[in-house]
Amino acid sequence: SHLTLLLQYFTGPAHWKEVFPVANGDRQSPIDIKTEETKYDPSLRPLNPNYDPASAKIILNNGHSTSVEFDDTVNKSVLTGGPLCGTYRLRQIHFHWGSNDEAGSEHAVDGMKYAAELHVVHWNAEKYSSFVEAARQSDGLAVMAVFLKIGECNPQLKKITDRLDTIRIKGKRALFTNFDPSCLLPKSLDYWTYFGSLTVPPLLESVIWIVLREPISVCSEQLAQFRSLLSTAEDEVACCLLRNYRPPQPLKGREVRRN
Ligand SMILES: NS(=O)(=O)c1ccc2oc(NC(=O)c3ccccc3)nc2c1
Ligand SMILES: [Zn+2]
Repeated sequence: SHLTLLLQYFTGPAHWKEVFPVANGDRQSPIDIKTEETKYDPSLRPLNPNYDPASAKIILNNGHSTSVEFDDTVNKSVLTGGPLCGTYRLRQIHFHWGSNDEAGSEHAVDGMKYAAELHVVHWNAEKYSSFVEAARQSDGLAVMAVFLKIGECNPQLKKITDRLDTIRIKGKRALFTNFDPSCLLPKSLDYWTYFGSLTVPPLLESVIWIVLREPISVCSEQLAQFRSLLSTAEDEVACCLLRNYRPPQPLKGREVRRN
């Protein structure tokens, strides 16, 4: 309907500031990482992801991405080390992609965008009692970002892309367990880190970003499966989820450190 199309038009990133003023804040994400300006920090420790495959629960289409949700009621799947103080509990993973293979990642490296980007979302369970509470704190969330580079089809990613036909419509969910997201991480866990925000409304400035420097591979056919997801629900005019990345935001004097 016209209203739906109108709403879809106004839901794009350019209009978010009208509803969420923090969109113009001092620590917004994503950013374009200028590698020459990053600063080596010897105090940064190795990343230590420790995930239990039994924590994986469901795979879902929330209308603006596909996510795998984990049981975050206990410290079964956690991330420690890196720039983090304490234990951050795994909540969900999800992806960002574009309408073609030339763009799709949210972060950029020296102006270059990858075809897609994986986000592994954790919250500070040592200091806060829930994701929602942590999402309002400056050190509440830690999101590990992994770039997806066009190349060989990724057999680990296949576990997810092969299930997308069962959750094509917005709101659909399916059981998805026995999955350890470490299988989607590259060999090297070297990273850049900076203080930023959620890249989707409410754009809360509560994320410690950990961007892995080495990409993993994805093939065009797998990306096409992401694009065939629908951003619309059963009773709406079908609309494909062709792209869901926010463009890079102003750095506003922030430092990007590397290990
Ligand atoms: N692209 S992003 O910055 O990683 C990003 C952006 C927006 C997000 O909203 C949520 N919400 C939950 O997971 C959630 C968990 C529990 C209850 C309600 C929401 N995760 C996000 C990650
Ligand atoms: Zn994301």
